[in-house]
Amino acid sequence: MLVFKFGGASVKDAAGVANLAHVVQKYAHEQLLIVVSAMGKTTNALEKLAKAYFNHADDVHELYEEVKQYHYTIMHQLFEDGHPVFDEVNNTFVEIDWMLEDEPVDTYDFIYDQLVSVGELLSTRIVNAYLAQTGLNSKWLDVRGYIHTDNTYREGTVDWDKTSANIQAEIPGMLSKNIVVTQGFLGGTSENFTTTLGREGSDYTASIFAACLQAQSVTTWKDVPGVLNADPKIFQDTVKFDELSYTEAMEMTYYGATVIHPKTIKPLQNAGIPLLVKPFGNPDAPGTRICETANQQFAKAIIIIKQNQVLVSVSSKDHSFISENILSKVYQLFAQNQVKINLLQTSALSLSVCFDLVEERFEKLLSQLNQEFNVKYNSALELITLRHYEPEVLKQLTEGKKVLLEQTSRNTAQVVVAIN
Ligand SMILES: Nc1ncnc2c1ncn2[C@@H]1O[C@H](COP(=O)(O)OP(=O)(O)O)[C@@H](O)[C@H]1O
Ligand SMILES: N[C@@H](CC(=O)OP(=O)(O)O)C(=O)O
Repeated sequence: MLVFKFGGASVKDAAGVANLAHVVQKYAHEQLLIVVSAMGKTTNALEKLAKAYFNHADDVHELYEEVKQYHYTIMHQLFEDGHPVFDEVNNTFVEIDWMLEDEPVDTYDFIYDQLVSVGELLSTRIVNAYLAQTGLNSKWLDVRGYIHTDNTYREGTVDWDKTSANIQAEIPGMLSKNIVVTQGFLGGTSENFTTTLGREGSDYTASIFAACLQAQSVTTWKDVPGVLNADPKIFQDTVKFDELSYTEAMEMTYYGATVIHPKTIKPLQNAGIPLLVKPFGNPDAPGTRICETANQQFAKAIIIIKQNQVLVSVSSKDHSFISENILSKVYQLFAQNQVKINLLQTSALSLSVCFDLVEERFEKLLSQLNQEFNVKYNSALELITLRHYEPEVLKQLTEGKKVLLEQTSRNTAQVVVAIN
């Protein structure tokens, strides 16, 4: 059996959904499980809605209407009036209607997951109905009953034992009769609340299903020809990798290459399942094959740019050296606030930590750090990572920029720069 993942870019409009069906038709003779993300930028729109609702903002209704209209416009282009999918989608919206009528009493992360998850519930209803309309035998599956997580809202940790038991008990039977269409990015707790697996987590969902079902491969359909040496939205003259090892792909995603979610590769490597990254606009093209023994060449350096970075410098209030105790305390505060460290450097008297800015978490972290340490910080920074690089490339990339921190090893260089 095969696992396919279609991301937001592939289903951003009615033509995208029709193209998805065209790709799936080519593989209709296979057992197929299809993981779908929210359409286009719906997750961003729902994030805004969650924030507005939580903060009692005036534009809650307006933001919600935009999400509704976007989906109804696509549906009117794909289905005749009166198609049953309209009822399914209306019912999905009713759940939000109820929630928005009440005062926000729960934590922001909990509210976020209950609202933002609707993007994938909607997209899969639409994709499933469209596949059926084109004559494919497809079945909608609520992933929350299969991918089981703890209740760390916005970053659910998967309970692999329960998840694999759930998936193995029921999914093979379904796949022998139907194409299964399900939501990426979502999970469910034992109390039946919805969790999300972290932004861009649908690739990870595909990998969870593949690992539990011992799939032949996972294909993630993207708006790029495959994995390139750099993001083509930022750099020209990029080159595509035909093959890439699991290890190199994991390194790339760890450092922030957004083409694949960082958690995706490990379960596939453990199960020996290849990951294919292919262009949804040209389904017969080979794309990139990520596997154990890859014939990989680094004709050009791999470049990864992470924007919206913060660099915090921590020193002790009594001017003592940076000790193991201080390190451990700082790590603890980062972990408690779910802030992932991208780069860390120590000197005798201070500790510099670079991480992604997530406003709600940063403010809390900063106030806790301030209670115990002297803290300075710079924001709106960029973290540039190079792999398999020549010093000349690093020089070109940092030219005219203020370098705040630099760390190099034989294979990897990382610099934090201020954007002018
Ligand atoms: N090294 C890279 N190779 C290819 N694409 C990259 C790379 N780094 C970043 N990207 C970006 O990843 C995007 C595709 O991934 P993503 O947005 O997650 O797709 P989707 O959400 O549709 O699954 C591309 O449009 C590209 O801008
Ligand atoms: N919709 C979620 C999950 C996801 O993976 O999306 P995409 O596949 O479009 O990156 C997000 O935007 O975070």
